[in-house]
Amino acid sequence: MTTTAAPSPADLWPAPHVASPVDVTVTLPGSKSLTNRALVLAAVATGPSVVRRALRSRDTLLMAAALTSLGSAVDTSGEDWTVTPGAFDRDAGVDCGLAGTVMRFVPPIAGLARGSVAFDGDAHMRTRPIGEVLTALCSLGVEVRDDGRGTLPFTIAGAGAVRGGSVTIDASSSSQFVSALLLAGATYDEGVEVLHRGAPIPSLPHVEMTTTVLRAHGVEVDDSVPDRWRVAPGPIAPVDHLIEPDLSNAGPFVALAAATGGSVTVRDWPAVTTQAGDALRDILTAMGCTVERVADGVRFTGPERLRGVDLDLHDVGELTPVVAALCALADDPSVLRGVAHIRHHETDRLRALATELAGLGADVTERPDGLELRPADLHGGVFHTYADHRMAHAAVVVGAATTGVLVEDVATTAKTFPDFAGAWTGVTGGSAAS
Ligand SMILES: O=C(O)C1=C[C@@H](OP(=O)(O)O)[C@@H](O)[C@H](O)C1
Ligand SMILES: C=C(OP(=O)(O)O)C(=O)O
Repeated sequence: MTTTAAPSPADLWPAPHVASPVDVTVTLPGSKSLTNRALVLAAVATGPSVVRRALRSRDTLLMAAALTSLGSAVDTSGEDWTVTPGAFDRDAGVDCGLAGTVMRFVPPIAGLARGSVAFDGDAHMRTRPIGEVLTALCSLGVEVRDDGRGTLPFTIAGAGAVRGGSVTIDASSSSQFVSALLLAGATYDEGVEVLHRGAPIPSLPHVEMTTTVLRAHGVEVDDSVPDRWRVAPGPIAPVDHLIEPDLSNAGPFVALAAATGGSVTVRDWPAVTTQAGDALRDILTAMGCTVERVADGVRFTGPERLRGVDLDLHDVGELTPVVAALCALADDPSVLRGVAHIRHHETDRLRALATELAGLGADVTERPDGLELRPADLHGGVFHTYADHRMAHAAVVVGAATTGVLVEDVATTAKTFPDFAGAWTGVTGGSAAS
């Protein structure tokens, strides 16, 4: 986690305080995770693909730029993006920003390039782990030039083809290590077999998302044995993708219903999905909300009394910031566990949440793998976001229930949500904190 210099007043956004229950319907932008998987596979497919309702945000534009730099043509001018595969026949540079999906998913396909592909990113990105993927790529026949620390910057010296084969990795710090190798696997001469050895893999729904998107492209995947995946070599068919709304980014909106005792309907919530955010239906139900499918989506209605919860969020760690914010508002104690890995996300989220929620008066204890929260009277103050979009989401949820919350650098939400502050002002009725 980077230290916090005093933010300038211009960087402090007054989170709207919501005095009465909301009753709104929201349309959310597309899923980051689905958009970036669709883009990667489209770039190595046998013909042009369309990614409809693609998310236009920092992470997805960085992915589009990375694939363009390798040699594909990605047209991001409209709501529906088209990807035309091209020869990866040049040297390239990839800016990963703070996008885990770019830093982990692009190197395995960069091995196919006839040229050197240099990777770097934001200052904090140089601390997020990638070593397991780089070591795996070496053993699959890819030349990697790095300083051995297992972080950015590094260079993939592509040889035009990758042998592939079987590799054992420890993916206990990020599911993206597995997804990265599987996404590229069909393009390798021998395909790929990935075995995981180590503590349980977090965020497993995201690996299921990867296998689902691969199968949609006609790729043969064997995931019949836990902790072992096989991707057969073969052509990747072009696909016309329709991207689902981002259900993890539904978090702050459905939390608004819980925090105000109001109703929020999320339009087009898919009936079947691999998105981790789908777990919000169960989590908010456990906190006392009523969650029901309605004609245009799923409606969340907040309770009179918000219940505390004891939850293992190992599979859905990215929901922790918003859930922690709600727990800080709940009427009983809560324990959130199983999420040590989110210390490797956009910031050390457990440290950051404990620090910033405590700064607003929350009674919170940081545990090695989670947080404990007990009821307390919250008050206003500055909530630092550490360049983490989901810290800003936590901040606005507390700010809806508490006057005077100032969100530092709310623009950091652009990582996965265009104009989040505008959307939040819209659903909260636009009353600024006093
Ligand atoms: O593959 C993906 O799209 C993601 C996987 C998860 O990463 P971790 O396994 O590192 O938690 C998740 O938290 C992240 O937001 C997106
Ligand atoms: C962990 C996250 O992102 P990334 O894809 O950068 O890992 C996230 O969005 O919560």
